[in-house]
Amino acid sequence: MISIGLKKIRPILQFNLRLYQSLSKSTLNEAIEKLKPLKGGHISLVKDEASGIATITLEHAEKKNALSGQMMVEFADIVEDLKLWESGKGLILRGSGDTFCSGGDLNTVKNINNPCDGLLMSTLMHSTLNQLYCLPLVTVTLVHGKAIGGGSELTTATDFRVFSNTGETSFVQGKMGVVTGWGGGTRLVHLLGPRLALYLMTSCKKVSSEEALNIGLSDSTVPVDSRYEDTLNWLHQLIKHDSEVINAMKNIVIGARNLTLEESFLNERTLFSPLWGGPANMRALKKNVKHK
Ligand SMILES: CC[C@@H](C(=O)O)C(=O)SCCNC(=O)CCNC(=O)[C@H](O)C(C)(C)COP(=O)(O)OP(=O)(O)OC[C@H]1O[C@@H](n2cnc3c(N)ncnc32)[C@H](O)[C@@H]1OP(=O)(O)O
Repeated sequence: MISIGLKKIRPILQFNLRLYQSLSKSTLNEAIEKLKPLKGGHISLVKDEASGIATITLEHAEKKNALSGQMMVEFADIVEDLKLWESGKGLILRGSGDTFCSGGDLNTVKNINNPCDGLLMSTLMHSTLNQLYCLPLVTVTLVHGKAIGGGSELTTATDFRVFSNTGETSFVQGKMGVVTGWGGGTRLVHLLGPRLALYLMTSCKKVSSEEALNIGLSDSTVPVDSRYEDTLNWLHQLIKHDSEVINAMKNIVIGARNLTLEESFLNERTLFSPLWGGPANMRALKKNVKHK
């Protein structure tokens, strides 16, 4: 039953809980202990309060933004931070230098190269990227240069992808004798359908910015030189509404992705109700907006 304090209701938590019930806190802590000492690079988060847009930047350019163990732990902390950002509307995920991300740092990989440690790393990255996937923000990856292996998986954890004209993605896991370890296979199927997802995983094909646009993997192509500004402008078009409205829209999408039909409709009603007669709604009614 829906209770009175509708603004307080966070329907998302209900299914987040179900989604992560298998990821026990102790397993995540064990993964963090294992991965934290595996140093190299870092990940930065900048939150622009004025626009409501946050930017996550992978900062390991000398290793083509390969994700070290330490960076995986930082990523988890950053997503926790963003979950609490009440005035946030949008997020850009990008890499520094000339590559988006060359996947797992092979130096880290060498240190955890057994099935048990692989499961720990995979559990932490699944948790982080699934929570990123479920943030109530409009999220976009800027794919500039190559996205390889785990890097290609990262690109599937946002709602949209903008490629620079030199952007390229390839699911090379097969060539490495593994499969997607960061949940990217499942998200790719949701994104492109089973046939195309299987084709990209088995062929390990390099997908250029042009091909990515053609197959619906990319939402826009931007010139290299103005890639960040153009991605910001692209995102700005989608986040003109109040943060409450944006967050509710995204939560409807997340609900429809994860819940049964009935649960999703309940989620949608619950999100709608506090907005009806709310500040943004009253402002719009006062303005007598015409949708010409
Ligand atoms: C667990 C996740 C798992 C998955 O799910 O698949 C993975 O992601 S496994 C990792 C898969 N990635 C790779 O195997 C990348 C291998 N590297 C390359 O193919 C190339 O380096 C490149 C990324 C195409 C870049 O080529 P290029 O532009 O010619 O630069 P260099 O080769 O000279 O690279 C510069 C520098 O960076 C180091 N590097 C690149 N990628 C990684 C990486 N993933 N881990 C660690 N280090 C990486 C490379 O070795 C060079 O180092 P130095 O020789 O010390 O300069």
